[in-house]
This record gives sequence, C-alpha cells and structure tokens, in this order.
Amino acid sequence: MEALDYHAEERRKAEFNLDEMKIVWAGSRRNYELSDRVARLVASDPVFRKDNRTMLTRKDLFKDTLRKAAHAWKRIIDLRLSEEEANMLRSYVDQPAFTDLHWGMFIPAIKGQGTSEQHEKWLPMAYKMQIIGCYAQTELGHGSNVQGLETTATFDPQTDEFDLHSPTLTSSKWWPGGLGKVSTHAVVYARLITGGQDHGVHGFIVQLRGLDDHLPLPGITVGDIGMKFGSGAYNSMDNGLLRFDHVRIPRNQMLMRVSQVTREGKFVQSDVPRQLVYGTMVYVRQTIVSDASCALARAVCIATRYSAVRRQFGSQNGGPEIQVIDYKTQQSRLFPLLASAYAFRFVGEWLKWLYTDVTQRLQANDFSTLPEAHACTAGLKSMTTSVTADAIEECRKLCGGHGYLSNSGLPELFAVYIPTCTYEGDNVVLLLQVARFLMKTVSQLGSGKKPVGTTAYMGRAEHLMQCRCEVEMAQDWLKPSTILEAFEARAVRMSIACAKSLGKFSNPEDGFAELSPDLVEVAIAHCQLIVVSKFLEKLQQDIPGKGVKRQLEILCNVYALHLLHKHLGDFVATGCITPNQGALANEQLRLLYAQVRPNAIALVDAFNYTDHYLGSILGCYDGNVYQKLYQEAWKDPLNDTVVPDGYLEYLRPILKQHIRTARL
Ligand SMILES: CCCCCCCC/C=C\CCCCCCCC(=O)SCCNC(=O)CCNC(=O)[C@H](O)C(C)(C)COP(=O)(O)OP(=O)(O)OC[C@H]1O[C@@H](n2cnc3c(N)ncnc32)[C@H](O)[C@@H]1OP(=O)(O)O
Ligand SMILES: Cc1cc2nc3c(=O)[nH]c(=O)nc-3n(C[C@H](O)[C@H](O)[C@H](O)COP(=O)(O)OP(=O)(O)OC[C@H]3O[C@@H](n4cnc5c(N)ncnc54)[C@H](O)[C@@H]3O)c2cc1C
Repeated sequence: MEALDYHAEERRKAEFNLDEMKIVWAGSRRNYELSDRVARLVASDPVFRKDNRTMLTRKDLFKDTLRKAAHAWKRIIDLRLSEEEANMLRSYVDQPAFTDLHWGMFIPAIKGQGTSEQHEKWLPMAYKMQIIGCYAQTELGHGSNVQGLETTATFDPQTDEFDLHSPTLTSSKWWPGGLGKVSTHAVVYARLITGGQDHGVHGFIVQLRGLDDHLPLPGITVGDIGMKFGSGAYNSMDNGLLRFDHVRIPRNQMLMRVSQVTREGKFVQSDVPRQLVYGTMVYVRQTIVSDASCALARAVCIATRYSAVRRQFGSQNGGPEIQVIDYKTQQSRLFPLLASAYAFRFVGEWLKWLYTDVTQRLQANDFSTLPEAHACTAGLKSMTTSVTADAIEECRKLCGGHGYLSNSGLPELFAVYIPTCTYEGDNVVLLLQVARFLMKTVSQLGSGKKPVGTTAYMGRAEHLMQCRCEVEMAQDWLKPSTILEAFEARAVRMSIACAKSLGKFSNPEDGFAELSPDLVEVAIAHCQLIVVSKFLEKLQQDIPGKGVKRQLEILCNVYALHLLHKHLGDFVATGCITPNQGALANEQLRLLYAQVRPNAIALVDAFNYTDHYLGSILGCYDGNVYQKLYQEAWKDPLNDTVVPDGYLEYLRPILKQHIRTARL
C-alpha cells in the first residue's frame, strides 16, 4: 500500500529534478550519499530518540546527552566511520554536547596553535577520546574583549612550570561548553607572564580532572553555570565555571606555535602573527555559516510544509479554503527566507574554500590573506546567524498558533540557535571588526594598493561612485550585472561616506566609537554583497538536472531583490538607484514569488531532512499534521490522569467555596 502523502499534489507541481537539487544542496553526489546514509542511521536508532527531551529535568537531560554521546562514539568505532562521517553523525544526533567542543574547538586549537611535538603528544589521545577537552577562554568579567582576560600563567624558571591562577572573581572562566561536568582537559587562555612582564593572552593545555576518578585536580574549582534559555535546548550542554588556585603545569603545555617561552624564561615571538592565537575562533566562525544554512533550512522546511497544509478563509461553494501558502503576504515573508537558506549554503561552501586556502598559506608562512579571512568569517558569521535567529521566530509566526507548540520543533530550534548570535563573538563586535577592515581598505585606495578578494570592487570605486542604474522595466532587475552593480555601488558609497565622516574627527578612535552604528550598517552592506555575489558565481557553474539552475536563478533573484526592497533607504540614499527603480524591483519580486510557489515544497524536500532530524509535527514529510497533533496531545504527562494532581488541594477548595458562597 502506498503511504499517505498530503503533499503529493504539491510535489507533482515541481518544475525541476529533485534528486539533482539534493546534490546541489549537499555540495556533491558523494556528500549527498554520505549524509543521507548517516542521517538514516541516526533516525532509525532508538537511542537517538529526542521527542521527549523538552520534558526531561536538567539532570535527566544531561544524562541522556552522555548516553547519546557514548552511543554515538560506539557507532563511530563499530562502523569505522571516517572523521567526516563522525561529524555528520554527531550533528544529526542534534543534541548539543561536550563532543561539539572536544572535536570542534579543543582539537582544532591544539592543531592550529600547537607545535609538531605537541601534536604528537596530545592529538592521538584526543582522537581516541582518552582525554576530553574544551575551550576555556571567556571569563565572568570578559568575553568579547579577549585582551582583557585576567587569568594569569606565570612562568617559574625554578621548576620550569607555569603557575595558572585566577586572581579575581571576574577572572573565573565562565561559559565554556563541556567544562562544567565532563572535560578532563581544557585549552585555557591566560595572560602569559615571564620575568614580571605581561605578554598578553596565550593558550595552555591544562588537565582539570583525574583520569581515574574524574575528580577536580588540586587547586581547581569547577562546576556548571546553571540553566539556560528554554527547555531542553542548550541545557544538554554543561557550560562551566573554572577557577585556578596556583595550579602548576609543565612549560611544554603552553601552545607554542605562535610564541615560545624558553627554559630560561625568555619570551620569543616567532614570525607568525599574534592573531593566530585567535585562529580557532576563525575556524569555528566559518563552520557556523554552513550551520546557519542548515538551521534556517530546517525552520523554512517546517513553515513551508505546514503553510501548504494549513487552510484559512476563502472557501467557495463549500470547497476547501485557501492554503495559507497562497497568500502573498505569507509568500513575501517565507520565500525570502527559503532563498536565504540557499544563499547561505553557497556562501558557506565558498567560505570553507577560503578557509582551506588561508590555512594552506599559513602553513607556508604566507599571512597575506589572514585579514580578509578574519573579516569574511567574522562578518558572515554575524550576518547569517542574525538573519537565521530572526527567521526561526518568523517561521514560528508563519505557523500561527501551532508554531508555538513544542512539537512544532520551532521553540527548541530557536532556543538552541539564538546563542550563535553571541558565542564565537558577539555579532555587533564582529561587524565592527569588518568595518575596521573596510575603513582600512578605503584609506589605502589612493595609495596604489589594489584591493583584492571580497574588496576588489572597491578598486572600481571611481566608476561605482558615479554609475547610474539602468533599470527601466521590472524585468531589467533580472540581469545579474545590474543586481551586482547596485549592491557594489551601495556598499562602496556607504563605506566612503563613513570614511569621510571619520575624517572629520581629530582622533580616529573617537570617530570610530561615535559612528559605530553607521559602521555596523556599512559592514552589513558589504556582507550582503558577498552573499549576493557568491550566489551569482554559483550560477556560473555547470549545474545539471532539468530546471535546477532555473530554480536557483529565481531564488538568487528573490534573495537579492528582497534585500534591495528591505534596505531601499540605503540604496536610494546613496543615489545608486531611484525610488522608481526600487518600486520596479518590488514589482519583479512579486512575480518571482509566483514562480517559487509551485516549487516551494520540492525546494524544501531538497534539504533531504529526515522527520527525526526535523523533529516537527508541522514539518513532517507526509503532511499528516492534524492527526499527529491530536495523537501527540494525549501523550503529554498532564493527560496521564483525567483529574490533575493538585485538584484536591488547590482547585476543589476554590470550587467548593464558590458553592458555599452561592448558598449564603
Ligand atoms: C557537531 C560536530 C562538531 C564538528 C564541528 C562543528 C564546529 C562547531 C563547534 C562547536 C559548536 C559551537 C559550540 C559553541 C561554541 C562557542 C565557543 C565560544 O564562544 S569561544 C569564545 C569566543 N570568543 C570570541 O569570539 C571573542 C570575540 N572577540 C575577539 O575575537 C577579539 O577580542 C576581537 C576580534 C573582538 C578584538 O581583538 P583584539 O582586541 O585583539 O583586536 P583589535 O585590537 O581590534 O585588532 C588587532 C588586529 O587583529 C586583527 N584580528 C582580530 N581578530 C583576528 C582574527 N581572529 N584573525 C585575524 N586577525 C584578527 C584585527 O583585524 C586587527 O587588525 P589590524 O591591526 O586592524 O590590521
Ligand atoms: C551558549 C554559549 C556557549 C558558549 N561557549 C563558550 C565556550 O565554549 N568557550 C568560551 O570561551 N566561551 C563560550 N561562550 C562565551 C561567548 O563566547 C561570549 O559570551 C561571547 O564572546 C560574548 O562576549 P560577552 O559575553 O563578554 O558579551 P559582551 O561583550 O559583554 O556583550 C554585551 C553587549 O555589549 C556590546 N559590546 C561589547 N563590546 C562592544 C564594543 N566594543 N562595541 C560595541 N558594543 C559592544 C555587545 O554588542 C553586547 O550587546 C559561550 C556563550 C554562550 C552564550
């Protein structure tokens, strides 16, 4: 018997080859096959069930996380999964855990900042999980300002050791994931002090707990920082606090690729730039951009499928009501988010390439592209996570009341997702880094130094400052060169206007502080340009499959034109387009929504999410929403009894009092 599919009709409407689109989304046929296999593996394993986790107490949730992590590790070993497959498996388990930090930050920190001897000593143990590590940088008093950290690591030449110490309450490490209850080791960031001199913040490998009894080592105070936002969600993670009371570690546990301390206590700065100490953050920021596309796709998949099932108003002659996805307002809220999911996917792919390229250069001691890599990872991390966090909430609203039910999957997705706007760098702080980079690039324009990479367009500032958009009809907005030039002209004009305003201040730092809200907008304009241009570049590639490229062109245009519509003020104020051209863009946008509509369900099917991973009744593949909602309601523990606990103590007396009052 064929399975029931409420979306069958929608799926028939699609005008493109879904299998080929799945491959585009996954990045390659190989990625698609791997990820499909691993997702099914997780979905079919009862240990990885997650439908009840918002009901668990913190302790039970945490134990459940340990159980899942242990089971995941067993599967990884038994099935001899590659590192790539293992990462996929952990991400499909979809429960934040200490392993994210062990694999995602502790190991990369040692790899990026350790010497080859340190690699040889620590990495094999870490790869086998004989030690488990976390990334302990943030303190109670300082997170964004890394140079303001207070923990000290003072070299003692007598014993050839560092003395790790937390001199104040505010120097307590605070937030590191995996630290609270699990990690045996940490990469700790502390001020290096030799011969009474402060050499700034460096990384140190520190053992925190005994490998036999898991008890904190002498001088170490460690624990969990407490409940976080939402139920379930990020509370599966043991974000921790940590204090050192003169804890001793051998000299060779300072990560010494960037700087070294000799046996005599001499501080040696190598040719490697000091910023490489921040390298792990650059790596993770890059992964966060791809993760943003996954989270956004997930929310959009739920909202799109449900919008096709949900009907309100407009029944004619007793026929069905209108599917809410057919309302233009619904489309204008939903389809730009769908387009953004694809846009972030492609920019994430490109950023991965950029990161690999910069890593290879660093290995060959070429540091020239580091500032660009920092600006791109910081800016795109910030832009994509802010959009995604807001989009998840928008998708909840797009699902009406049922979106507020926990089993829509959206509340938990929101609660898990929103800290990405803060961790790995507060989004505003990171955009200001991008703005600094842009202002520096502008200031060098006259010096003959040609901007390269993502700022190459600034080399054409002369043209972009005076060009006029040539759009006369709505369809003129479909020309890639027209779109690109509008975004480039807006970004360059905003940058140069800000640079000019900065020039009016006698002290540039005062100017930067005063103009920071404008500088943030400049950085956003630049990041949006990067995303638009990388989407357009993707379309230059040979993309097989009937109708696939055509759909991507439509989505690319939706992405660019919805931004143009949203930021029309910027575009018009900088004079690169006229208000009338803005209105034409909006007209075109409406036409594009009509083209997305028949393909909407297939475009979210292309994400290839299992029902397990989606974790949403509203987004389930077969669209059998109402029956599932009804069945699920009865599973709530409140419905275990007909009369609730507390009736006798608290309800009945009130009700009876009412009767008594009535009798009076
Ligand atoms: C499931 C499977 C797993 C597999 C893998 C998955 C991976 C996922 C992993 C895990 C999941 C996630 C779980 C949660 C994780 C959360 C973790 C954390 O949150 S860890 C803490 C983060 N903390 C921050 O990010 C602080 C932010 N602050 C900073 O980065 C800095 O303090 C900053 C940039 C704001 C200022 O730093 P200044 O004070 O040293 O810098 P200035 O003076 O402004 O700049 C000096 C120069 O250095 C450059 N610079 C700054 N940062 C740079 C960098 N990172 N790289 C290169 N250059 C940099 C600047 O551009 C500037 O350059 P010029 O001198 O102008 O040319
Ligand atoms: C869930 C979660 C997991 C985390 N995991 C880890 C981890 O594993 N390891 C770790 O070391 N840390 C971790 N962190 C800490 C995280 O990296 C920091 O919280 C983050 O870097 C932000 O720093 P902050 O908390 O000091 O924010 P603050 O800097 O105090 O930000 C507060 C406000 O001040 C503004 N602000 C700050 N500086 C400026 C400025 N210069 N100009 C303008 N505005 C400014 C910000 O925009 C923000 O609005 C985690 C945090 C969370 C929430």
